[in-house]
Amino acid sequence: MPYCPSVQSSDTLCFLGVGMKGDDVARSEWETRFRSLFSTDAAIIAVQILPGKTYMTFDSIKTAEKVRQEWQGRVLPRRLSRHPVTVLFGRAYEAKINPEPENVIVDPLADTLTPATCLPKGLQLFMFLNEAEESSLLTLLDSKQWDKSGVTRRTQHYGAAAIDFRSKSLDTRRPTVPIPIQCRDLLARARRQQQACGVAWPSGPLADTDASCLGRDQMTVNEYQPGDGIAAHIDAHSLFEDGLLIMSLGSAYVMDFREQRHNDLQDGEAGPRCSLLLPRRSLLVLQGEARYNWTHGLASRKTDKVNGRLVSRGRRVSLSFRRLRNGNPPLCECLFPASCDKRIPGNSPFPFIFSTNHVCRVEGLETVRDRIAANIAYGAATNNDRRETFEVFITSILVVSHLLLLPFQPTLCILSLHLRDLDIPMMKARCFIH
Ligand SMILES: O=C(O)CCC(=O)C(=O)O
Ligand SMILES: [Fe+2]
Repeated sequence: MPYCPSVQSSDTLCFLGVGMKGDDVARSEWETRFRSLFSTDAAIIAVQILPGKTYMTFDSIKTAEKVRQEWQGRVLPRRLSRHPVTVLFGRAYEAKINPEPENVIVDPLADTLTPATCLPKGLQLFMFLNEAEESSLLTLLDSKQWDKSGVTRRTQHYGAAAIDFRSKSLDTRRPTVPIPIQCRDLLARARRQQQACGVAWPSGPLADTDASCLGRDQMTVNEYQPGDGIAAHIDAHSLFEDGLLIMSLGSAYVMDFREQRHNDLQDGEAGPRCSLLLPRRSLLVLQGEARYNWTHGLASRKTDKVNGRLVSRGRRVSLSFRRLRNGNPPLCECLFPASCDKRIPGNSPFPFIFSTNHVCRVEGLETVRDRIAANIAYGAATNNDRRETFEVFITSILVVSHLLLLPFQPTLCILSLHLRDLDIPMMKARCFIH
């Protein structure tokens, strides 16, 4: 299964930071006080009070959702907690990450240049087009208008939007042109072919025929003359979903990959490199780790060294396919926050917490209070305590995800962020309101 988070609520909500925390009241009294918080029509089926957390089960998901909406961002009354406790809602859901993750499948005809085991997980390369298809695609593309405005190489843009390679953002001024049907059909064939072999196919570009998804598909054509290249980059997480497909026409070029290692939450350290020859008529599929956490690029040169031989480059035309992210603002769900432009400090509040198997997403960052909490959790804390607060935040969410996801997965939970537990003075918290 490709990465495909599914979200579904349950009727159980968990309040973290409010439980029998040394309060000197009887359990029954505490339960009465806690129940009295909720409107009378919220039918509470069960209350389970544990040290530091309370689980509330309601008669239906609808009621749980109502309580969730009512309590989003509010501070619990003092009779329940002596310390200020902000209720933050999180949705814990299972991120169905390809379990292996996807094997590297490199066509036996291709030169990997590096042992296949060094290639990023989530990379597939296979020979795809026949000569007639390659030449008819080249004829088709050469009959269209090439654009020379953005970068040294010539480009064409189709589908949902054009990319401005200089600013690495969408070029919304450019009129959109539909993706040629031939290209669509070919990719649909690739997908059928791979799926028939049991190979994971990204959930992104051209993965389904749903009109609302197809409307977000995007194709870029790049032309490289010998000497041209493209700088190492990761296609912006904020713009595109998982799944980047690159079809190569005309000439083989070596593509270089580099893993982004993050041994600190802020500082990326360059990781291992590897290279792969992309033969003409091949299709490269990057998903998961390969798409989100490895850069890809083509060195600007006229020859490539392939197994000790110097091979001259010719004219190469590549077709890259992506799908624009949905949502306003679009939020990325990858497991590589340090490579993710939706999460780099200062760029946006930190909206996701991740663990190995689950992704928990804190919802409703629109309100000031939510933003404070999210910022405290990550972006706005000072460098020294950022890691610490982040870890505290993660720990609280992991507790929830582990406790709740096992019996009722996926589920909805409420996270209350205990400012005092995080050891961040309220004064400091207030600084982040703006
Ligand atoms: O031309 C290629 O093979 C790479 C293109 C690419 O990286 C992109 O369009 O994002
Ligand atoms: Fe790219």
